Amino acid sequence: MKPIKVGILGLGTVGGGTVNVLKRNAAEIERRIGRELIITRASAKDLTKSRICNTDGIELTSNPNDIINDPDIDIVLELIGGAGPVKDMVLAAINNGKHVVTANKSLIALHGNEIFTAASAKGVIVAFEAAVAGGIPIIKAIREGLSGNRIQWLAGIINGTGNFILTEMRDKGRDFADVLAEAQALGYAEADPTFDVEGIDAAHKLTILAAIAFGIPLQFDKVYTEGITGITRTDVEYAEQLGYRIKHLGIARQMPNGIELRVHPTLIPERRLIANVNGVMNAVVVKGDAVGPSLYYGAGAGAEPTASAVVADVVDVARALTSDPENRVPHLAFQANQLANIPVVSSNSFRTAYYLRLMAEDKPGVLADVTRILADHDISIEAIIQKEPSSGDTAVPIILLTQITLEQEMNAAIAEIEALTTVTGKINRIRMETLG
Ligand SMILES: NC(=O)C1=CN([C@@H]2O[C@H](COP(=O)(O)OP(=O)(O)OC[C@H]3O[C@@H](n4cnc5c(N)ncnc54)[C@H](O)[C@@H]3O)[C@@H](O)[C@H]2O)C=CC1
Ligand SMILES: N[C@@H](CC=O)C(=O)O
Ligand code: NA
Repeated sequence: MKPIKVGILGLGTVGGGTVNVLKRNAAEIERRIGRELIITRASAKDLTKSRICNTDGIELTSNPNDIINDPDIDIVLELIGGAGPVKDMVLAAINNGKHVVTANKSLIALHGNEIFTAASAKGVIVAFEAAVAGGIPIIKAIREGLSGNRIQWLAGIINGTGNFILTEMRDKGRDFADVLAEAQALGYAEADPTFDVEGIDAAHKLTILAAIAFGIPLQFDKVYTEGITGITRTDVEYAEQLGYRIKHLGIARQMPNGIELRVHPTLIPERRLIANVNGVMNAVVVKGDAVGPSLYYGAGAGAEPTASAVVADVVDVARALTSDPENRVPHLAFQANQLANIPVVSSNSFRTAYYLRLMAEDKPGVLADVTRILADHDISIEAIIQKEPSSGDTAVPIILLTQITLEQEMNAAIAEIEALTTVTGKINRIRMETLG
């Protein structure tokens, strides 16, 4: 049988890692597929750059069209990134009848509905396992392994860079900027690292997870998104003293009035497994009605862990090359004509417990004002801690943990508390989840 021919667009961290894994494990992969699989061509922006992979035997080009239009190539790997020019490259490859494997979550989250429609019309596969939680086979787990369930909710640490930053801040007291620079050097961060630290990358991934979990279209613009830039070492320490860890989570949950899609820092009880997922590791908890909670853990970023997912997709596509397109696993887990128009609820109707940290004058009556405002909004307090003032400071930090409350009420209460003349600055508010 003729070998399967692969062309790669982009030879950076993931592209380089993929070349290394495909070459190193070529014999094992052939045993799995039943045919030889070779990388014939790869395109790179700068052909002179030094790389993490050996490109011997691969024809290099700086023009992606040389790959997209090569009639001999069966599978195109899009490992450039971004949702700009690559969208046209992917659509052109599909139009030329090529199967596509991509690690690009922004492309799938923003343009996946259009890309999958085009792919189905052409009878080709677009595979994207590497786009969510790096090396963890979470797409396959939800789409195939849990297909007997109604998924109730999922929650995950789905950005490796952010988790690396929070872990290093907690464990070593390191500065945010310093750890981010290291994450960039290690190849974990996005080309624009604000995508990592502002939660955009996690929102892209949550968009994809929610679509395959609930059978809804991809709708990135509906995700409530907060990053980790507002988290201070003080919050990390106070959370720790109270028995919690701060993790940046993506949460998708079926509620009676619709689906919640939210990405934000979260206090999680330290006894939960997911609270102990550190560094670049990711983890996703998926709660199905039949299976109950299940946990998926592994490296969320980095050259070879991500390549592991890219290569698994290549193997899947290679095995399906001769299959009937009508009977393949649907791109978004549910048949394309069965996607449901379930509303995504507004953040005002989220219901969570809260950690609040505020700075208030150290005099009688201040705490009473704060607790009265909370009570006026039906917010019950679980715990209050008043810290010692730093030397020379007239304001003291007050930490409050609340019971589960409606976000709309919390927003109103925070605005009233911040307006008190005895309270200085902004309240730092972090949502809490038990994930039980
Ligand atoms: N780095 C990681 O750990 C992970 C990355 N991803 C995704 O994988 C994709 C690639 O990311 P990285 O490898 O980290 O980025 P990278 O920046 O290391 O690699 C991208 C490469 O594409 C090249 N490139 C840019 N325009 C090109 C063009 N027109 N033709 C050919 N090559 C071009 C760049 O020069 C660069 O070498 C992105 O979508 C990213 O979100 C997904 C999971 C993990
Ligand atoms: N920048 C991303 C890379 C993997 O998706 C991350 O840090 O998780
Ligand atoms: Na994955």
